[in-house]
Amino acid sequence: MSSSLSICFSPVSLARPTTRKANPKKLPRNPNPNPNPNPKIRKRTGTRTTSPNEVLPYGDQATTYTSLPPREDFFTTSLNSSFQSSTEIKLSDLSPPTIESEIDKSSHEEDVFDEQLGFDYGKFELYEVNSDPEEEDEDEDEDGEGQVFVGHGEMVSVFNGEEEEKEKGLPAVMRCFDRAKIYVKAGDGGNGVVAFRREKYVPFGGPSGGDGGRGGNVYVEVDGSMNSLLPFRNGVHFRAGRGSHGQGRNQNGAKGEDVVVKVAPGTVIREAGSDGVEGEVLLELLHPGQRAMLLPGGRGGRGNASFKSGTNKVPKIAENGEEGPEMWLELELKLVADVGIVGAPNAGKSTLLSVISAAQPTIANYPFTTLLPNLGVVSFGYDATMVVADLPGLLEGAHKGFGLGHEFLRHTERCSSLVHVVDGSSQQPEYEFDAVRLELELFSPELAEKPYVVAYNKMDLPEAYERWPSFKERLQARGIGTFCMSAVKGEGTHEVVCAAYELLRNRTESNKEIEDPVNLNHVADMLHKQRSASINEFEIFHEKGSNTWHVVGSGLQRFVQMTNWRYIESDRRFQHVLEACGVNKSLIKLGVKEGDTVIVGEMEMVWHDSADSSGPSNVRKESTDSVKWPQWK
Ligand SMILES: Nc1nc2c(ncn2[C@@H]2O[C@H](COP(=O)(O)OP(=O)(O)OP(=O)(O)O)[C@@H](O)[C@H]2O)c(=O)[nH]1
Ligand SMILES: [Mg+2]
Repeated sequence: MSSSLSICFSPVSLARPTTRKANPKKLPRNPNPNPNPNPKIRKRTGTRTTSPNEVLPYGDQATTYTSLPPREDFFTTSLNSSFQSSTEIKLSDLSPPTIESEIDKSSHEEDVFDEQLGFDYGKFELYEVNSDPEEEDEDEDEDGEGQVFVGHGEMVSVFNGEEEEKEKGLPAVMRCFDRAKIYVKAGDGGNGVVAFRREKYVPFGGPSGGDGGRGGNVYVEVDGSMNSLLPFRNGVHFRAGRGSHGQGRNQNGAKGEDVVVKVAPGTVIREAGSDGVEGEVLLELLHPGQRAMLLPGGRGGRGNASFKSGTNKVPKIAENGEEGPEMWLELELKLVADVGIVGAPNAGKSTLLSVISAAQPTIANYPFTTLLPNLGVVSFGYDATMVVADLPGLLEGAHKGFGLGHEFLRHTERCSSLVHVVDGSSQQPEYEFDAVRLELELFSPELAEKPYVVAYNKMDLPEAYERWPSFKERLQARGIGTFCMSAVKGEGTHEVVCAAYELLRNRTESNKEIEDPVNLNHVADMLHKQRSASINEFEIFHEKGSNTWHVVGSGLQRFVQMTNWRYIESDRRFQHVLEACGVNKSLIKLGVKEGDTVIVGEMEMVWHDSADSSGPSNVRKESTDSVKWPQWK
């Protein structure tokens, strides 16, 4: 006795199958017997959290926004915390940190930290921030989940109470859009149709159903005029158009409209991770004009004209269009700077940038004047230039979220070298230097390994001048070369810049050989490859004790999705394919039993041992005696 896997349509099943969907459009990974069909946006649990005493980061869309926003704009999550903007924060007043002690510090230290920093709670009145609902960027995705962008780009689902509160309290002016999460979907292919030529004097005109059009592609393009990911605040869903359906008289459907997602230079694109795990980096787009095809549109389904053969001259079968792949992406903007200026707040970083370049960052005698990185171009001649980024000041404890600088440190990941500005007028410049170095190390050991220049600033002040010899000696003893300068007077800055340029040149020369031309379309290529997988390549998963069998293979899943069950010949073709590609044989070999559930792609079927042994061609719908037809679930 042989067996076959057979299907039939109960009246309910004439509608589009509502059975589980194995999401064949996702990037190929380990085939999962229980694929998640509709990945939902979930709260990123491992992302940055805000401690009650932490001053929230803030930002704006433009990198030139460098003054403190009005006091009313500050938002505190704690009922008893507020930010005293005029308080000077001196790292040198703190005890020198060590890496071990820093890591081992327990959470109670966070409680006293603000005291040390001079944040004075209770001086300011508390207020409720009434956020404008229109400012909240809520959007409904297909599953009805909304999303909002949060300052510094974290995205949370709107039904997450805690995160939502945080976002709502943050005025729009203080949000920085250097991260965004977007949804992209390539267009589905149009369906093919069944049609026959009917014309006077042309008897038996034959099949004339045209193919569906191909779905639109999703492209990502670098727009040189963008300097933030702010536009994604207005919309995060990008769907390419679907291909038109085929028509009679052999008319093929039109191609769907492509969609182009414009991003700023320096954008890193990741596949959105889940549960706080960062997704895999798909693309790094650095230069204006770069364009990458990310998702190819779905293939159009074939019309019945394409199924005409010698043995079947009147095919009554046509395919559905292939579904376009979809994906959630995380975008992150990293500045494309050659040199990053780092240092404690108020050290004179912006002053240095203003002296060495034409940039005009806001300079003021209080910490956190710079809220967002500023870029400046330093020119040494016709073709010798370097882009320098002045970053917000780094505080001790920045890796725990204190201050602002940490949020922006990732911008320095692309820098070839760093200029570390030390405030010479602070009481213990060496401790300040160590504290900032420690923060760099805690943020990323790779960053800490980058070559750097130490620029001891404010030499025009007597106290700085006095402390310079001992500072220099101590650092030299540790093998660190230092420069001194007065950024305000423009003295010594040229030497610092030349030293930074030298480091940059050495670095770029050593990197030259490593650089490979990048294929920007590799994601689309990978999807193409996945789609062209043969239907013979499948795996069967079966849990011991259960009566469910999962047949997983992207070729088969695609075949199921493209099968249009409204046409009578489709199920016969399906049976034939299952037989021909060896699914039936493999299931029998593995011990499938009468009544077991078999899931292929979107289809869920019941296995029935067949009394008829002569192969798929004998599977006849009308013969219910010999073949037991499965029921749709
Ligand atoms: N006397 C003296 N003052 C300086 C020098 N460089 C900077 N300053 C002053 O130090 C203060 C802070 O300068 P900024 O350039 O804003 O410092 P910053 O490091 O960018 O500070 P944040 O952006 O807050 O991190 C300003 O009042 C500057 O005028 C210097 O060489 N000598
Ligand atoms: Mg500054």
